[in-house]
Amino acid sequence: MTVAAPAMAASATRETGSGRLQLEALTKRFHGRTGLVTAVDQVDLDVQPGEFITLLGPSGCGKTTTLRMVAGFEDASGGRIMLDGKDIDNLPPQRRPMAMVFQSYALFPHLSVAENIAYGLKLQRKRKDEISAAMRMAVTSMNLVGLEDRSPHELSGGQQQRVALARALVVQPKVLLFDEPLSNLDAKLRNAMRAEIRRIQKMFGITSMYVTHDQDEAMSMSDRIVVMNKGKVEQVATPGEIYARPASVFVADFIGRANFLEAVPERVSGGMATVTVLDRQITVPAHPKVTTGTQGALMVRPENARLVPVTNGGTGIGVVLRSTFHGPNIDYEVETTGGTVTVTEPGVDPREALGEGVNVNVTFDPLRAYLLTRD
Ligand SMILES: Nc1ncnc2c1ncn2[C@@H]1O[C@H](COP(=O)(O)OP(=O)(O)OP(=O)(O)O)[C@@H](O)[C@H]1O
Repeated sequence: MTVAAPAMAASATRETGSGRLQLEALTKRFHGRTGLVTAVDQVDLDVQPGEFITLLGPSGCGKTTTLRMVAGFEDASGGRIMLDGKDIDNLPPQRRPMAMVFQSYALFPHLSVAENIAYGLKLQRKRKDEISAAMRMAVTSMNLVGLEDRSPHELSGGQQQRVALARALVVQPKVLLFDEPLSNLDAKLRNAMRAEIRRIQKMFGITSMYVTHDQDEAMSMSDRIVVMNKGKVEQVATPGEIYARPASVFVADFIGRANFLEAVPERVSGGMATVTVLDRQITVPAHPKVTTGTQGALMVRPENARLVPVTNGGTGIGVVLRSTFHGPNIDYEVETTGGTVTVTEPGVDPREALGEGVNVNVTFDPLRAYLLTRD
């Protein structure tokens, strides 16, 4: 990093602790062809200053509409949006201390890189020397030195997105909003940009709300993830918590891969439940909603399960249906008494993979499984 960038960072974060964004019962209804559609349904959220929060969920779950209401591009049908304790619902987008980075970059094609970056400051009628100093800092911190006079069409997709980010940062917003900013980039560049966005966001300490449908992106970038489904929040938690302790079968299924084994808890106590699955009685961590005798779904991540071949003509609880080689690991599909189970084994030489029809037992550490109620 250059000497210039920290100076900008310091001024951007001079109001220490500012940038708390709160949504209260935020709701949006659209008049669709088939009647009223509730796109966002009573969403509550408390984003802390400097936090990086990601809205994640399947297409149509209401992520973009939520972000657009925060930005002011869309009026809410109900609820409140507060920044540092003050209602901002009635402020037009340009009066909200926020900046948005779009998937399409949204750069002005007829302006140079430098002019694009300085645009927001000109609108704010800043002094020329101030504009030029802030622009230089943004150019340096986003590694755009030497590209200032180019037109957007003379830049790569990654460079265009860095200009868009510099343009957002230069106005020193309290909140940065990202609408699927990396979807147009190839996989390698996307990875590099994830790290870059996170580095810049942390350096400037700006509260950030990021929309994506890419779970890997959400897991690798976020302090917390908001999983949405049909306009509602299903869970708000850290990536690790969401993965290991999902709040519902929907979340478990949406984030990563999961087996769900039918399980009826025989005893529930102190957050643990005793169940019989795959012919074995085990005690597993359980979601608070789980109660004795109700239908449950035991989540077992494929990478937490192992196969043990049955020798000496025994039968075991399953039979290998097929194996798929993925380089670092092999996926086995196993037909068991409890349905088809996927098991991921790392570092297996494909020549030594278990073949179709091999009798196996499936084992897993009960403490890495999680019992959920059937949705
Ligand atoms: N202007 C609009 N008029 C009518 N319905 C809309 C409008 N904008 C969004 N919707 C509907 O609201 C719901 C949520 O849309 P939204 O774009 O917020 O979802 P999303 O989670 O961002 O999905 P995607 O990942 O596909 O962009 C969808 O059912 C969508 O069809």
